[in-house]
Parts: sequence; C-alpha cells; structure tokens
Amino acid sequence: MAPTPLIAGNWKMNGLLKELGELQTLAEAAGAGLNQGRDILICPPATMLSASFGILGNHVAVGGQDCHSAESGAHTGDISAAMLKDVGARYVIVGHSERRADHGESDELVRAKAEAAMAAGLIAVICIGETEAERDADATIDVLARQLASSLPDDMDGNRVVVAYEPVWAIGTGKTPTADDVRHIHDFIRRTLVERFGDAGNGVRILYGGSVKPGNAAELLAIDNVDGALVGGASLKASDFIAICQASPTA
Ligand SMILES: O=C(CO)COP(=O)(O)O
Repeated sequence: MAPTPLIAGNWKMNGLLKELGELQTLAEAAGAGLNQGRDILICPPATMLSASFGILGNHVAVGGQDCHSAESGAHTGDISAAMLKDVGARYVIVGHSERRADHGESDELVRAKAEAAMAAGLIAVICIGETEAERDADATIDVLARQLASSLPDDMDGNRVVVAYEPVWAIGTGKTPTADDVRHIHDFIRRTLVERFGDAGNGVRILYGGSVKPGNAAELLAIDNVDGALVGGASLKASDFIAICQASPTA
C-alpha cells in the first residue's frame, strides 16, 4: 500500500508574526477536509513555531527547518530536536541543500541530525539532491547514492524518516526536471531504500521538491514513488499551498 502523501511547506527565512493569517487560512481549509487522506506540514522559521502550532493545532503538523545533533549544551544560536518537540513540532527538515551550502553541512552531520531528531521523537525529513554542475556531469545518480548511503541513519523506521529529493538547480528557479527524470530518480531512491532497509524502505515517503507550484503539482504528484512535495516559495501564500495540497492524491 502506498504511504499517505505528505505535502510540506518550508518557509525558509521568511515570515513575521503578521503573516500568521496565512496559517489561519490553511488551518480552516484543513479543518474543512483538506487534510483527509493526506498529511500537511508547515515548517516556519523557529521564531514562529510556537504561534504556528497554536493556530494549526491537530489539522496541520508543524516542523523545524533544522536541528543540532546534540541534545543540549554550549551551541549558541542552535536549536535541539527536543526543543522543537517541546513547542509542538512533529517533524524537522535536515540536510537541506541551503544548509549544506551555507553552513558546510556534510552527509555525516546530516545523519547525526536525523538520528537526534528520531531520538527526540520527531520525524526527520532528510534532503538530498544534485547541483547543476553535478547534473551536467551526469553524476546525479552517483551523488544521490552517496547522500543516501551517508545521510540516512542505519536504524530505520519507515514512519520516522522522510526522504526529500530536491535537485538544487530546481530550487527557486522555476525549473523542474521532466516527469520521466523524476520517475527514474524516485524509482532509484525507492530501490536503494529497499535494498538497504528491506520492507521498511517501502514505507518511507519520498517527496519531490524544487519549484513545485499550483500549475505543476498535479503532474509531479501523480508520478510513481512521489509520495508528496516539499514546497518553498509557493508555501508562503495559503491559496497557492492549498491548491498544491488539493492537487495531491489521497491515501
Ligand atoms: O527548497 C525547497 C523546499 O525545501 C524548494 O523551494 P522552491 O519551492 O521555492 O523552489
């Protein structure tokens, strides 16, 4: 049985408290049935997590955009998985390409963060994806194989880990891979997960991310082994994000 689709919004470094109205609109849509047969997640900036949880309640999950690999300690400016859990988060994104690029995060660090997230009782959304240069060098599959091998914890529970395939060149650019490329790559990710984790690998949701919009969501979300989307820019506006949720199949 295919896993329940997950439509996730990553607000990145966007959002002030005055934007909470967008979440109010989303909460109302979810309360009216948008969340039937699909899971919906918003990852706002950490400053908005607590208020977002208050608004979204049980209809829409909230998540962090990153966590530290340690439980607590002298790490100024960082946030632990337990702190995210404490304010109502159920998920946390780890290894987003922007953190890999801006903060030099390695596969090994991403894996440690995913382990910390799971230990705190959060679902880890582990991001992988090739850069444009890697794609041009025909290295996409090699890069993804390395990231999967090194960024994923060994202790796998299909319900506690989500993999998000986000080609770096598609993020914020309006460009997307062809449907055939997405099918081929998600199929590769699925086979890799099953080879390593057995049947648990079939339960892991594999999201596509990178320039998902209301206009292309239905086509992308209908592809085999695309179990949802990780949406950046289009998640900031409730009407666009709701339209993307509506485009997703239901379990
Ligand atoms: O990075 C992304 C989500 O994590 C995708 O961002 P965009 O949807 O803005 O391309």
